[in-house]
Amino acid sequence: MFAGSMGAYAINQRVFYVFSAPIILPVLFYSFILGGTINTAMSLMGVVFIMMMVGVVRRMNMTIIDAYTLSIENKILAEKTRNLNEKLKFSNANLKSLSYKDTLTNISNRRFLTEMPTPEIERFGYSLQRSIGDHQRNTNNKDANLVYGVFIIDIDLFKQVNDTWGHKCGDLMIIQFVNVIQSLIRKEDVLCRWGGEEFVVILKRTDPDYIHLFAKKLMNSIRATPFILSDSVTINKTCSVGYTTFPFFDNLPSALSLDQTIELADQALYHAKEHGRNKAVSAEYNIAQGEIINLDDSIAMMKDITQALANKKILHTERC
Ligand SMILES: Nc1nc2c(ncn2[C@@H]2O[C@H](COP(=O)(O)OP(=O)(O)OP(=O)(O)O)[C@@H](O)[C@H]2O)c(=O)[nH]1
Repeated sequence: MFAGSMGAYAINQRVFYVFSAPIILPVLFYSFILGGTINTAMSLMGVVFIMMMVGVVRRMNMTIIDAYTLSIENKILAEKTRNLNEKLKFSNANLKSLSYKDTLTNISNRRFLTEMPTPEIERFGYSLQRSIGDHQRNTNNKDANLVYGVFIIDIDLFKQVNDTWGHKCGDLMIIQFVNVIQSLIRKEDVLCRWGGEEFVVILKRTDPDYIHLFAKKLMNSIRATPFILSDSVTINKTCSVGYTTFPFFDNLPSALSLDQTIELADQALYHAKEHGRNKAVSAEYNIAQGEIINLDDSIAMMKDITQALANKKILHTERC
């Protein structure tokens, strides 16, 4: 019984003593009172036995408490590690989103555009490609008649703003310029700062006719906006725009990447700048050439856009 209570109550020494003492001590005491050599020896051995058991119970108690404390500490540590991991994940996500932001305008930066939307655009191109393969274009696929509008917009003669009114005024102009563009696009569209005073807009899943209308709206809005640089300085500015569509080839939706279509829009922008600025110029595939483009041709063509332009495979058309 003594041994049983020792095992069962080692976890709590006081309970062990309360259970064991009222039974063991009277027996030893009674045996001692009875007298005689054997009884006295048994009583003394009982006392020694009790002392040994107390020592063992103490040790067991300490071991149990140590193990218990350790398991609690482990649980706390695991909880802390979990919390830290959550915080780390959150900070990493924050850091990542910051690395995709332009600090002056708070819109996305070039890095965002080159890294983020590609899978989405590729899915779109693939979906169109499949619908062509399935002969479903214009029928079942809801994307079939839509395109992505790809625009590069550059403020005309922006250097003059900096040179005349200072860099801070230039910054203010850039912020207001971004606000104008932002007021013309939807939430799901992409606006990113491509370079100093150059911006890229991607209009997602848009009617092809709207692309030209958007270029017009954009040009007119910029022309009509008074840019407030200080209490005493308000200026008007124009911009130049180069744009095209993704997919570029109607019959080969995934032939060109987003980067390649941006490159085409950039060529159109260059054309606009070269021909007097304050223009929106589109880069379009020259259907009049009438040739069916195969994938190899289009890749070769994109390797040398200048050549493609010279061969009149790509047309630059001034729209507004
Ligand atoms: N204030 C300000 N200026 C910037 C920033 N980034 C670039 N710039 C300036 O923008 C100017 C761009 O000048 P250019 O590339 O010569 O172009 P531009 O004067 O706009 O002339 P065009 O593009 O040919 O019409 C440079 O002077 C840059 O220093 C910026 O964040 N803030």
